[in-house]
Amino acid sequence: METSLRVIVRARPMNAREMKEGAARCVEYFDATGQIVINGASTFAYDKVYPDTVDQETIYTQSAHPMLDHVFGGFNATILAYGQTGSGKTYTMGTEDSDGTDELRRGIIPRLVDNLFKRIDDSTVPEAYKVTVSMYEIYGDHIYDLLRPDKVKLTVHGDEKSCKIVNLTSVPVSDLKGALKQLEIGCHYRTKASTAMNAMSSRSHAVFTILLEKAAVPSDESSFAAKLQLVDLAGSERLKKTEAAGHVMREGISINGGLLILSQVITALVTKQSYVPYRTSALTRVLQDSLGGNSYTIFLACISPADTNAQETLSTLRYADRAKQIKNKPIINKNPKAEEISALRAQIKRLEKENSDLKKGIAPSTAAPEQISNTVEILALKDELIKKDEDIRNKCITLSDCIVRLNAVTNKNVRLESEKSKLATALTGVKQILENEEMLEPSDVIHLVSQLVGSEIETTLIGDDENIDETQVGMDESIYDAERLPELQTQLDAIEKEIALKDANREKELETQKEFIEAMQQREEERTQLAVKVGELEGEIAKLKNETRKVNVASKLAEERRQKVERVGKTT
Ligand SMILES: Nc1ncnc2c1ncn2[C@@H]1O[C@H](COP(=O)(O)OP(=O)(O)OP(=O)(O)O)[C@@H](O)[C@H]1O
Repeated sequence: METSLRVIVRARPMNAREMKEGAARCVEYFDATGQIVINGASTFAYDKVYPDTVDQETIYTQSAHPMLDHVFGGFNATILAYGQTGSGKTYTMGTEDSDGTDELRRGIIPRLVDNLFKRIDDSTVPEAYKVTVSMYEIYGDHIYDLLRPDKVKLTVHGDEKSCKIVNLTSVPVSDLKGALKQLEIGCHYRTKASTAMNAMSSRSHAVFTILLEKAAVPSDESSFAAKLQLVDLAGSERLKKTEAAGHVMREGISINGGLLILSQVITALVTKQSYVPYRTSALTRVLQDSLGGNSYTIFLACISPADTNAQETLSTLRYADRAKQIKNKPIINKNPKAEEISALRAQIKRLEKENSDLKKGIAPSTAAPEQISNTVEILALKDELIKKDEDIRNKCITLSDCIVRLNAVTNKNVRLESEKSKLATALTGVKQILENEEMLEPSDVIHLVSQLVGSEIETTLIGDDENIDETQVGMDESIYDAERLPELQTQLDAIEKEIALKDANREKELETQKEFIEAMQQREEERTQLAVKVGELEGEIAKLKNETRKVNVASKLAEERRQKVERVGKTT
């Protein structure tokens, strides 16, 4: 499983001194499980264990090469070699004072650089990449620029979260040869001394940094600036064994002191202490990102297999065992300026598309999800409105029918009332006749009464019925009954109420629609303003780019001038 911090152990073959001492092998390797047993007693497990028979190529391919995937993915990466003096750190890393062309001896750095450039050349956008290298050493807790002949002392700026080495020389390189030239210069200036344990012992911690920058190009909008740090630590040493004296002895003390602080940082990280003493030494400050920070890291522990060094090897294995528990949190290092430009470009593209869509009178196809949902909402509201209109129309028809029926009933009622009073008058007349003409025959009475009322009432009733078109209003005879008037009135009231309610709802809907249209108009205005702003920003970015270009030209000229002076100095 891929983890952000891997610990690997490499044993070098026994050297002449150890063989001369008659040393025996004190370590056993279990390649399949990544285990190593020392003195037949203590067992440690790591991500990978390389016995002393494994060559440079294998170590590079299996462990270092995958780091390029991280770097090309925009992540920081670190390979950190740790171990006792003479255990093979410099040999493995390739920070030897050589041009890195010996195929068999070639260490991790020359191989990484070689493959980095191959990968750039094989990419679809080689022109988008820029590589710069720098190299410095930490000696006696001071940082020295190794790419300058005067080995100027540098300072570190930064806080708890990140740090930067001020004025560190960074050299742009375009190929393996150019990069190895810088590595050779740096290794040449690195502080070394001869001790009883190593004829060419490194007396400082060396850091070779490759910065890979990718710019956004039309065919590939991604951009990043990833740092690959290759650290060859000075070896821990027992002063008695190195037989160091005077100046070299003081160096040894300082190296051990620096490594002790590194050990304290590791302990603080794995025991999850709230305070990690990164700032206590220059070494831990520059390694802040690599240990517990934003980087994929390989902790490479180098050991001697000889029992004469068993104590130092056990100490290294313990150190590596603790480092195993550090958790890093790598994140992609996006180039903020390039990111901003590509985001603005995308925004302009979207706005242009939206504008052209709007000109065509269609909802923009690139509309934001919110706008899409609003458009769908409008269509649904329109549908509902049409249905409600239809509903209201039908109700109006029913209402007008009811009004017609009501009018007819009212008219009939009026007539009935008038007939009723006529009948009452007629009956009064009949009563008077009967009182006055007691002797009349019944047939005469009937005749008299029919003369007074009969035919008139009949005619009136027939006339009322003829005024109503029954087929048109669709009702039977009983509807004309005056007794149904209150019922019809109630019906009418209900219908009127319903219409009033529908009207109110419709008003509300229209109001909502109005608000929505206003919001859309406002948004459109905002969009126009944004487009203007984007235009302004584009202008500013162009200005900035222009300025950056000028600065680059100036610094290039300064660099050329410096190199010229240097060359003149050398020739004189
Ligand atoms: N795997 C190996 N195969 C062959 N030779 C090796 C191997 N590892 C180391 N050596 C040799 O052992 C010697 C010491 O190695 P190196 O200088 O790399 O040790 P170191 O850990 O960097 O020591 P120091 O901390 O003192 O600088 C060198 O001569 C180197 O060539």
